[in-house]
Amino acid sequence: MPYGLPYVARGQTIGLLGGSFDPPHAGHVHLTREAMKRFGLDRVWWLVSPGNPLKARGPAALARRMAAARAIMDHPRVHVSDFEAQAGTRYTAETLALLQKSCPQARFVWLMGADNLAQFHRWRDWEEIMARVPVGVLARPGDRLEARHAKAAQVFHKARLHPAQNRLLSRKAAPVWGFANMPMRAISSTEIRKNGAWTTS
Ligand SMILES: Nc1ncnc2c1ncn2[C@@H]1O[C@H](COP(=O)(O)OP(=O)(O)OP(=O)(O)O)[C@@H](O)[C@H]1O
Ligand SMILES: O=C(O)c1ccc[n+]([C@@H]2O[C@H](COP(=O)([O-])O)[C@@H](O)[C@H]2O)c1
Repeated sequence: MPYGLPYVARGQTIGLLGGSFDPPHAGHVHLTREAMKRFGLDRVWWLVSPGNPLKARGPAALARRMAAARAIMDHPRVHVSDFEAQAGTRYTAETLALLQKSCPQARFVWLMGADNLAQFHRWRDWEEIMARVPVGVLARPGDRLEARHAKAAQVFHKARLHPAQNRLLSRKAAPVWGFANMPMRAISSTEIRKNGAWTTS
């Protein structure tokens, strides 16, 4: 497979969790396990970003974040990838376009925490992202209410799945999105960096 991607069987459902992972933490692991269960996914790929286009601060070196991600997310159905660095993409819309071209047999779902849904309408070509793949949003501590009022949630309110149908998300035609409330994990990379447990240099 190109870009070091793992073998993908026809029709396999793959959740994509893009992130800075600066550093990766138990919240990412929890979201990944919950997403597989709640959205009925065969696999999840972590896409460790070269750098979030909306964040001014550069993250720690990619190799270090990749190694930390692989160490914490040890699961046979999860693959940690530096696809964006290898492919030279930075914006999610272009990453998805290239992934779909590279793995036409896969059924991709974009995953994110509810905090990212609140900002989603600021992403480049965000409506194209909605048109390309189903989107699975998982509640993050403190973000449930804000997510409900997110512009993307309002614009696409008709495309939201009834929670009882969340497990079918990957089988639905985009635009479609699901929102899953999960038991909370109040942890973030920002907090870990503040505690001095991870430095970016
Ligand atoms: N505790 C958590 N619960 C649910 N989702 C989370 C949690 N932490 C991160 N996520 C989600 O994981 C994805 C990648 O997050 P990211 O790597 O930016 O971590 P972060 O902790 O949000 O970092 P930072 O604090 O630097 O913004 C995002 O979609 C984010 O919403
Ligand atoms: O494409 C965009 O415009 C865009 C803007 C902000 C964030 N993203 C993506 O969202 C994912 C989460 O980013 P982060 O930094 O919050 O972990 C990561 O894959 C980023 O590349 C994408």
